[in-house]
Amino acid sequence: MRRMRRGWQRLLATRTYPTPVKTEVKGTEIMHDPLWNKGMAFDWPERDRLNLRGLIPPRVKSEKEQVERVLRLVRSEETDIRKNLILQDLHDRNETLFHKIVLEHIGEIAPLIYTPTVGIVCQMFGVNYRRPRGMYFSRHDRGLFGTMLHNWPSDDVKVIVVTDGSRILGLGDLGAHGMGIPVGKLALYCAAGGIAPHHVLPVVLDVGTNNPDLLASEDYIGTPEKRLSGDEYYEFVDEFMQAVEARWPKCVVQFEDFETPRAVPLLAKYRDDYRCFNDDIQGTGCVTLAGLLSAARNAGTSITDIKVLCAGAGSAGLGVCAQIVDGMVEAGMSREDAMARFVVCTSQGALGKPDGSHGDPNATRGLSDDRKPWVNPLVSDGASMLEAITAFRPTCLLGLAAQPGGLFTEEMIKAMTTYAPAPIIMPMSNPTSKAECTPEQAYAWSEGTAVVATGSPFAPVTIHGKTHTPSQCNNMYVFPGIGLAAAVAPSLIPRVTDKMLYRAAVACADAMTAEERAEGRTFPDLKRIRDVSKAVACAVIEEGFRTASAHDRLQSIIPQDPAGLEAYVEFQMWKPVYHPLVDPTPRHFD
Ligand SMILES: NC(=O)C1=CN([C@@H]2O[C@H](COP(=O)(O)OP(=O)(O)OC[C@H]3O[C@@H](n4cnc5c(N)ncnc54)[C@H](OP(=O)(O)O)[C@@H]3O)[C@@H](O)[C@H]2O)C=CC1
Ligand SMILES: CC(=O)C(=O)O
Ligand SMILES: [Mg+2]
Repeated sequence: MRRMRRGWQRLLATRTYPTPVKTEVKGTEIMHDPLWNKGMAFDWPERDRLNLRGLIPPRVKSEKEQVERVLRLVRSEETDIRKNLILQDLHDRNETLFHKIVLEHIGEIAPLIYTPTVGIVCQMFGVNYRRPRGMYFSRHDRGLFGTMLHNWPSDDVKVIVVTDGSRILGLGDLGAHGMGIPVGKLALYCAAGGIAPHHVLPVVLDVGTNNPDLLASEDYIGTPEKRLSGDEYYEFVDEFMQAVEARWPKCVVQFEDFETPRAVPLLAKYRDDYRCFNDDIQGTGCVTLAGLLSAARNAGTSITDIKVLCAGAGSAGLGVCAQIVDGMVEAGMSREDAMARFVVCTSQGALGKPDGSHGDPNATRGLSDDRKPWVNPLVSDGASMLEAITAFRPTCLLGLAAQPGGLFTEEMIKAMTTYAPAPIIMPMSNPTSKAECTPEQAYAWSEGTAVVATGSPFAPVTIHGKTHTPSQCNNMYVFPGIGLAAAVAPSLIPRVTDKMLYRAAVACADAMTAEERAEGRTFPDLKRIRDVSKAVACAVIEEGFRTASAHDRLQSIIPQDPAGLEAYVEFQMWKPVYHPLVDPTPRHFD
């Protein structure tokens, strides 16, 4: 007996399996909980001790076999929406396997769970509705938001992505069907940002919809009433923000796909009082600045050499321009000189000097306050994009206009090639149908000289025997890292500041490898998105340290040296792997 016990102790001392994660749930309850479920990968000790024997088919599958099976199934479907439904079902059954597949096959899977497929997912949300995910708040719940948040099972939500469904990608008002967007963004948070699934919450503020098709549809899942407006709308959002802060004081709230007239005032209202950011304004600004920093670095020039024509003066367009200006100011330029390097176009043409060539010279457009600073006297007000290109000679075209049919024409891009050796062409509107041009067009019209980055993913293009790989300029490269920073270092990041966004952009650009630069890319390979998220998070936390009070700095357990900080963030990142749920050694050894 004595010898046996010593043997057992020796075994324990040398055991190579990780410490089991303790679970209170067993039997059908654990099988049906997507946070714990392993499907057929529960091993025999787990099947025995968690009362699963007989409830699962006898074959035990490895994680690898499970991944391969799901991929076979996804690949056997013809349409992207069907592929998405298979992945959604998996997400609802087994979070670990779902995120493992997203992470390991991100190039293939991201377009199916995020842009562009998420656009059609939202458009068909009512028809395909199966199972709830996330929370909905409607006008009929007013006064109850705080109580409702206690219906959510996790006591530790660290990231919320919230939409009111009013501007879903470039597809307009999709009301409560916009839920597909927070769900897709948060899937990337988990897989690419390393936030554990039980720390995230997708939310729709169902303030109604003004989309007549949805109001008339039997399949619409939201309140079939017109959108709230005025004070009623803002009081609704106030109640939500206050309720979140009371329930999860350390949570970061990401505003997503609010239409511009709401997005801008909401950000202005909350950014100094809550841990929040607007992804379309700030995340997109940050990622585009990263792209331009990379493009300038690849060309051996400076960001201050770039001249931008931006198609679109919505929340994305102006958010991006403002962030690039910040980048130019950081590089030593005056704000005034930096702003003079931009021409912004709307559906009524360029914001320029009213010289009469496009109407009455005395009739200035009734510009909103956020547009007035962007009027550029070097172009005439209302000038077409081609006219603006001829007059202003931009070296970079940004597309954030959400129009169908391709706004960037052959004439425009050819005109740029007459003076720009490597014009930067960024058709960033989503989904693919709204892209301002395709990479194929940009490369063909520029004789292969363009540097191209798109909002939605596109395949490589071969022109004159040379293959060009367009980068994806999408806020997915930065929002997971910004949220990760707030989640792991909330006391250092009480607010998301402009300087943090600038630091995040630089970190994203710095994350490029020499090989990626040599290929002419402006963004890292998507396969490395977790490294990029980690680098972005570290940069944001470093900035948090810089601005934190001496007390908060001293109180923080987070290492301040770069290597220590990186190791800390890496350690905090959730990994989509199955943990053993029971000790696999025999229980009765005496
Ligand atoms: N790649 C990425 O990471 C991201 C991409 N986006 C994409 O950006 C797009 C725009 O979003 P958002 O700013 O919120 O949308 P808005 O609808 O608020 O803004 C669109 C802007 O485009 C302008 N516009 C319309 N037609 C033209 C035209 N023919 N020429 C020039 N400008 C035109 C509009 O002008 P007017 O004011 O006169 O109506 C408006 O200023 C969406 O497709 C979205 O998917 C957004 C966030 C991130
Ligand atoms: C990518 C994104 O956030 C958008 O298109 O709205
Ligand atoms: Mg968005």
